[in-house]
Amino acid sequence: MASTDRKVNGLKRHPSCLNESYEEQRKAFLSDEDKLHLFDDLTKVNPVTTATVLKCLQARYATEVFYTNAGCTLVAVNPFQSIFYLYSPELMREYHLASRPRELKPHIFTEAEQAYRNVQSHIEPVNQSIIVSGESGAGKTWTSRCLMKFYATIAAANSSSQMDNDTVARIEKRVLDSNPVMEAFGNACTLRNNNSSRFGKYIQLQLDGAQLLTGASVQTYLLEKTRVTHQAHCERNFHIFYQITKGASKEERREWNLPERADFSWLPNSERNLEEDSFEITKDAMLHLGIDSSMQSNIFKILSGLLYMGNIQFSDSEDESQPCDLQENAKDFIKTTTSLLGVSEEELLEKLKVRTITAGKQQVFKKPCSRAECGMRRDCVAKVIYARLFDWLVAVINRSICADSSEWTNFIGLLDVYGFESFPVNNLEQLCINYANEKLQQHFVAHYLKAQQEEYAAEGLAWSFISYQDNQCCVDLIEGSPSSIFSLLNEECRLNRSSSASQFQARLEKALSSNPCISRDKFSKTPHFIVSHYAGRVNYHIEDMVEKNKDPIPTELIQLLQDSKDYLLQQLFPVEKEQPNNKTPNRAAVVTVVSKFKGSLDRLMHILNSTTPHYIRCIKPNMDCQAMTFKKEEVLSQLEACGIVETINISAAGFPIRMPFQNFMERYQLLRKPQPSRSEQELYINSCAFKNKKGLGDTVENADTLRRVAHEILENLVPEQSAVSSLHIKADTQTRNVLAHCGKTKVFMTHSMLELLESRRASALSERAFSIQCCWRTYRRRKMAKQRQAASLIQAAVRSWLIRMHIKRMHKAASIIKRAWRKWQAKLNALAAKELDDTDVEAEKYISSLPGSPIQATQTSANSSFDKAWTQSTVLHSWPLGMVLTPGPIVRKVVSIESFYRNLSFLTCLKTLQQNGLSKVNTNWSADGITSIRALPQGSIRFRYKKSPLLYANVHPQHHSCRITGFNEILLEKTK
Ligand SMILES: Nc1ncnc2c1ncn2[C@@H]1O[C@H](COP(=O)(O)OP(=O)(O)OP(=O)(O)O)[C@@H](O)[C@H]1O
Repeated sequence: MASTDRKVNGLKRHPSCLNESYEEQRKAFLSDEDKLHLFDDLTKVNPVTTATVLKCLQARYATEVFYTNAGCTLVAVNPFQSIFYLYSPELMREYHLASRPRELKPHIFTEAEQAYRNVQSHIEPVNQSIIVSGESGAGKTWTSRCLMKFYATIAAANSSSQMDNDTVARIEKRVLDSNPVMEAFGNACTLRNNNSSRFGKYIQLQLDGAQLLTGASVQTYLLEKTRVTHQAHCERNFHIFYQITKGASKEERREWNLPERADFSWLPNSERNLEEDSFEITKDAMLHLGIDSSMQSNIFKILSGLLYMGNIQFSDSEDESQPCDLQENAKDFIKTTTSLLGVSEEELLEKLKVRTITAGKQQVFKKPCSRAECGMRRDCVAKVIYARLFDWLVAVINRSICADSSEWTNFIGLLDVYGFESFPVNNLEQLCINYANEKLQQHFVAHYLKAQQEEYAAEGLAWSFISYQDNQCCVDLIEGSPSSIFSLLNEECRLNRSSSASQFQARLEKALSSNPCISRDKFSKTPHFIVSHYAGRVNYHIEDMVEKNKDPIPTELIQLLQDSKDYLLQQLFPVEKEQPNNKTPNRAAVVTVVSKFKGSLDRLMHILNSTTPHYIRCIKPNMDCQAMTFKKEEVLSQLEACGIVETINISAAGFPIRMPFQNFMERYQLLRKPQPSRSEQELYINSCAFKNKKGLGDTVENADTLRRVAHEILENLVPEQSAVSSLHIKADTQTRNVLAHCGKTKVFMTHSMLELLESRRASALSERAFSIQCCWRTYRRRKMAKQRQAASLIQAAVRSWLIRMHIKRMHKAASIIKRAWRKWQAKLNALAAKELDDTDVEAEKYISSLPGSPIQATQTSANSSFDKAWTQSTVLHSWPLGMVLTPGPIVRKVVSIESFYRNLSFLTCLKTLQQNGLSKVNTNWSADGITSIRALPQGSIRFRYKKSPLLYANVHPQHHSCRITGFNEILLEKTK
């Protein structure tokens, strides 16, 4: 690969750029060693060369600073030691709550927070991807795990209600629990990394409209299933096998037939104890994901069966026409295997040793297999069981953590794929892994380098083009059409012809000779080809490549597993229903390993292309996984492989954020200080209308206005002249301070400018919100005061109306009463008058006949006898109004009001009255006393009561109960 310094040469600069002054600059920069660790963004390094970049990273590593910005990517150097404070929940919250996280120290949390804010701000494309790359052991899995923890922590912090909190905590637990399970089944100890992921994964964290974590989904790529049966020297099988053999309890050992210290040929280096061997953590996590202990037991039983299967060894058959035999000690192993897998012992042996060949529709041949073939068939069974078990686990995890599609709107994807691999012997697996890395590099190049520069040119930016290493040629070599390595491999599988590795090499050379990325070592005798990847040259061995690509699984072996009595195996190998007119499989449609992998990778790239990418480049500082050891050569090769210098150069001068004027105005219009003039406002409105109605309006004029306004907004924000340019931009050091540029149709800006814009927008929005709140409160206060006033008015009106109505009713009632009273009075008067007239004569007679009558007394003038008789037989009742209620003339009873009860000497009174001629008085007398007095009043009468001098004047002579039986009245009216 060309050296990076040469790539810097590739910039379309004058060659004199690399003259003495450049060298002096470099020396001067490097001489100031004390300050090198302060460069937290490599775009500030001057000049940008691999040497200067490397020095900075080394200086920072020495001061325990592991993250450094490199323009649009973040460089993460693996510390190989646990640094708690670097990933503490407090630090996560600090980055989350910071108004401008980019002003904090570079960290993976800055990238995570940026992605989260992008989702919040709905800047297109809203969905985000964080692509973590780097070679094996560089820290990709660790980084992805930390990112997941970060999102889980901030999701918990953001949930407002208790219910939200519980849901988020539940999802968080499950999402985080998916890690130990997937790592136990998909990671293994390799020469480069004790916990190396042997599969690629893309995790989508699903967020709802309020950016709350509602679920997640996992997609996996190309599990290295060959590791189940073949482990390179000093490497190990998947962690789970060691976990069960080391961590099972006595009971479990009995159940799974796993005695302690049992020897398994597929379990090399089991004497090494690793942190990853913790069985309890895996079981706990499985439980949380909904895999109960009986299902777990079922899984581990199958894994134990696979371990025993590895011990089944065959010996050569003496007669080729006869199937080969089992080795003597393998007989017990096959028994245990079949009992653990629930399959028949005879059938398994038969199908491992004898191949079934179907010719045409009817003809079936049986062919005994060689010892090697038997071994391959055994491995094939183990690999297919493990691969299906892994897929089943991923499906269970997804069922447990995935939210319903209606519950989430956006996602943040975390991609953790295996890093670039180059071993002494590389085969199809490495080709696929390196192809995936090429595709990701291509995505990076396309997104940050190629597309950016093309866009700058289209938008009229005076751009000094930077040459970069475009890996399109290598990608074409691997997957291109019509001829590529993959197409030729697939063709071999489709034709199913017997061809040797050398023949395939010849075919490759012939078909792909025009591609500069393929070559071969003329001195090597083993069939191979060398591919010049962006990260370096890799020598691939051709032997077995075609066969691996076919990944043949003999149907009879699948049938055997379908017939298993084991519950889980039945699920992993369901019996497919026969299609009525089932044709023999189309040869052209044979699904090979590479075609399957290419398909899934294409889908992944499609997702990545529709998201906003964020890159984290993990760097491994030394191959021995030692803390605080920085090996320059090893880091240098990684920096070169990921094209860090080009990235820095483009990022330094470039603008990763691009926003059409229209979108820019919609979002940041409110940052404009002077209010737009009417005509401009109209133009803006027109432009909005234009967005909806293409083809209308004067677009050029609109674009000019929008550009002018956008420029004005940006200048208001960053008053320094150099910070915003609407004319030219150069990829040189003088224009480093330019933060934004207005192109023909778009605003180009740096991340820091976007952050500034966003923070100003947030404060402008909060100011406006405050004003709106104030206005609203004033309006509400006024409205309430008015309402209160209106209510009192209404209340007063209603009250006065009610009173008026009441008075009216009272008046009405009073006049009715008055009328009735008068009527009644008149009637009584009439009655009284009539009665008076009728009884006059009769009464007089009667009274005079009464002994002791006053009249008689008057006539006899015997005062003393009168008094006596009167007091004995007469009771007088009187009352102030001068009314005497009496019974009628027939009923002789006196009725009176008690309180006014007085014994009066009525006769005296009456006499007085008569003597004075004041009134005409008629009295009715009875044996009991006066029964009625009839008088025609001729003036006001005043009775004066005096206490009688008589001894018994106050004594009621008779105690008759008073009964009202009728009444008359005396009207005492003043006569004129
Ligand atoms: N930030 C970190 N802090 C402390 N240790 C780390 C950090 N990153 C990585 N490591 C250490 O490095 C080891 C390898 O990291 P990791 O497994 O993440 O590498 P990888 O890039 O995923 O490798 P592979 O591609 O093989 O899966 C980890 O087991 C861990 O011990």
